[in-house]
Amino acid sequence: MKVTVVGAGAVGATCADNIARKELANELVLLDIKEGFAEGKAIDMMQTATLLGFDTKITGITGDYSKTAGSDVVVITSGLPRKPGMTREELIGINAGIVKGVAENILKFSPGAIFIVVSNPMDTMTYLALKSLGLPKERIIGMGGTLDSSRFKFYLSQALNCNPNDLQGFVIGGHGDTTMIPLTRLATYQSLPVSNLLDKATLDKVAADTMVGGATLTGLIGTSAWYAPGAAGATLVEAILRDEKKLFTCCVSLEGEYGQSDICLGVPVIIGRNGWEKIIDFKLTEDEQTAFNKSADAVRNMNNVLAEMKLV
Ligand SMILES: NC(=O)C1=CN([C@@H]2O[C@H](COP(=O)(O)OP(=O)(O)OC[C@H]3O[C@@H](n4cnc5c(N)ncnc54)[C@H](O)[C@@H]3O)[C@@H](O)[C@H]2O)C=CC1
Ligand SMILES: O=C([O-])CC(=O)C(=O)O
Repeated sequence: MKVTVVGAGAVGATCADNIARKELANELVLLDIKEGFAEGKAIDMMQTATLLGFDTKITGITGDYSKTAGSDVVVITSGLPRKPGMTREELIGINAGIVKGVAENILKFSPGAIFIVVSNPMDTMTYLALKSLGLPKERIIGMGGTLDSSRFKFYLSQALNCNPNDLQGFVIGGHGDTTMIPLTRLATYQSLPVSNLLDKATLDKVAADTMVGGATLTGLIGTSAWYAPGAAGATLVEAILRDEKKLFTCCVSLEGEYGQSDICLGVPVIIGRNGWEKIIDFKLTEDEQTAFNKSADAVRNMNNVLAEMKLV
């Protein structure tokens, strides 16, 4: 199997590191535009191979897409991260051009690839990839809800003082500070609804903390997070290459599901060797559906900017 990660920065390198450690691919290409940067990161990672005992061959490349040829999965992390005080949406002006160019270059050499889009604003970048590439919708996956759901379980575990691995919880909707929807009603602690264990005020705080999880880390670190984002990207690569048929929230093209069309938004999907294989209907309450529709409106406004930029 061959995987390419575009963008050898914080998220891309962490994603590649996780892919190599888990030996998800025998060939892993890390590509960046900055001269020598991906080469350096790849050599550094290869120098951990005998320490960690993995067999993946990692190659760093500056800009030469021919070296990515025949990739089964491509993870796009190229683009600017936000700084404290910014929203993800403010990145659209620079990142949209980068993501479109990268995606089109990748397609030339890997027509069969499954694309995982990470760059922000992710929901709109996923829509851009869908529209620019003209590939079957199942092969375009935006990574956001997988990370947000992991953060949701982290905050729940803090409130419950429990092991996060004993928790189930999903965040759907957009991957934005105000657009994501932690589904507190459906979260469970080993099948027991967490609402049996936490009062409403605590659950509301968990949801609010989850929604600004990325902004909180950006404020603390000075740039946005990478360990959990990189791990989330690698987790999706694993689910695809190992045909796991696992359930994650991912940003995918909706054609009537969850009441929305002509948009890419976070919903629960089964991930396997064909990309996203099925959308699972969580049967939202009226309030949850209202929040989902509001989230869709906000993402659609951002998607409209792509037309203004003449990118779709
Ligand atoms: N969807 C999600 O859940 C998450 C998304 N992100 C987003 O991921 C992106 C990357 O974040 P970081 O890795 O922290 O940033 P970074 O600045 O550390 O790395 C970005 C890399 O992209 C490279 N790059 C820029 N233009 C390129 C091009 N045309 N071709 C190839 N490489 C190019 C840069 O040289 C840089 O090395 C940001 O847009 C960030 O907002 C970050 C975390 C989570
Ligand atoms: O917060 C950001 O800008 C990066 C991101 O998407 C996240 O960590 O969730």
